[in-house]
Amino acid sequence: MASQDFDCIVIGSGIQGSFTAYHLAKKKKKTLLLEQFVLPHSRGSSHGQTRIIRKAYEEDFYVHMMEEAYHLWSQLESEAGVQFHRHAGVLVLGQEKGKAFQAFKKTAEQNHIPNVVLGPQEFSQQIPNMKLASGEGALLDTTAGILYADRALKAVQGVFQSLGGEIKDGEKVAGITPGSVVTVTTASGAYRAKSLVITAGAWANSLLSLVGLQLPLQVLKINVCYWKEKIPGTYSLANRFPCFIHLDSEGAENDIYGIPSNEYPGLMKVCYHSGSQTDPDERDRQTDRSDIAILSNYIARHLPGLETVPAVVESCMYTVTPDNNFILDRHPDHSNIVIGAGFSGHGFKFGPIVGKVLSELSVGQEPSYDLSPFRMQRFHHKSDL
Ligand SMILES: Cc1cc2nc3c(=O)[nH]c(=O)nc-3n(C[C@H](O)[C@H](O)[C@H](O)COP(=O)(O)OP(=O)(O)OC[C@H]3O[C@@H](n4cnc5c(N)ncnc54)[C@H](O)[C@@H]3O)c2cc1C
Ligand SMILES: O=C(O)[C@@H]1CCCC=N1
Repeated sequence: MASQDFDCIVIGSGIQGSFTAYHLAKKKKKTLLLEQFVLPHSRGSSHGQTRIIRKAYEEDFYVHMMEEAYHLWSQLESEAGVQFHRHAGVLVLGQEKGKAFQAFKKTAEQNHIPNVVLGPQEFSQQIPNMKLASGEGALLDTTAGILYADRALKAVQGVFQSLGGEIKDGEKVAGITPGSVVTVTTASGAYRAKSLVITAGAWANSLLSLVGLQLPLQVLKINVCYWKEKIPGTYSLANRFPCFIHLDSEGAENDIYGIPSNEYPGLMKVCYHSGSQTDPDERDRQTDRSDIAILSNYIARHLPGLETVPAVVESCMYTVTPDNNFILDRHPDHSNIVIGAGFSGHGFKFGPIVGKVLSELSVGQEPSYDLSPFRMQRFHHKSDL
């Protein structure tokens, strides 16, 4: 077996690992990005047509990260010479007096996020094909839009390679030996590096078991549903229909979100922000479709211009932490092993920032953001770990 030396090895070429590798290559570090599947693939969490990008969040720390994320996404578009970002706006909908809606509104105001609050009358005038329930309000984050996920992932990997980075796909990592030089083994070889970043998505705990760590992560299969417009164009991006996130008063896991029809003409993406537990290697054995019944019901009440049976159902996975915040940290016993995990169904938009801070941790630089919300230590107090 050949043994090859790198400054850094990144395991997992989803959006987080690919952006980490990109930032490391920008720091002139000799970087290897390892991926178990042949690229491109649709077995993880970063594939598919679209993701929402937005500044509207309940927490200030995410808003601060998104300020820079927009610049870095646009920089990548220039570097790759590819457009993968479209402006659309996102409507945050929910019980006007509810905790979650109020938190979004307060954070938007405090952080001067360009937004418009729509009362019931304004809403029905401006968004005629969507119905709100009584007592519900709407906040339009006018900064928001759509990222074309597959295109964006290909772009960041391409720029990484053009900076001298190496991708080895179809190589599943089977062994990790920690130390001042870390050795990573696959069926094809052994690779050595001064530092290691693990960004393995739904497989995080399988990889972490190789270095004596387990995190409180739940892997969920998500049914990605597209619904046919009764009159083509009613909910289209071309007709300026925005994205939406409909907050549920019971908690974020019951939220429903939508993306205007665009990538598949005449079909609008409307999904449930949760799913059923799965083993990532057995994803397609998970056949629970109870979320689709909830979505059909939702569509009948709120989006009357859509048919109530999905036209297309694709699959994806969330890897969820108990508080829905990410894990961005070092291994407690091996400071040259860095972990990015638990992106909880909302991590794509943060890819450029996650990659930036993981690359900083892996080269021993002070991270650009306060990482206290993302430390794994937070779970010790709640004896979740
Ligand atoms: C349906 C859906 C909708 C979403 N919508 C949004 C949205 O609108 N906005 C948003 O910001 N986010 C959204 N997200 C979340 C976002 O897509 C994820 O947070 C993000 O893609 C996670 O990226 P990742 O790199 O952590 O994981 P992944 O993309 O899964 O990458 C991990 C990689 O590691 C590889 N790997 C694992 N084990 C090994 C091994 N042993 N050896 C080598 N390689 C290995 C895997 O094959 C995989 O390629 C959505 C997610 C889903 C599923
Ligand atoms: O992260 C996002 O913006 C989307 C929308 C809400 C549910 C999950 N992802």
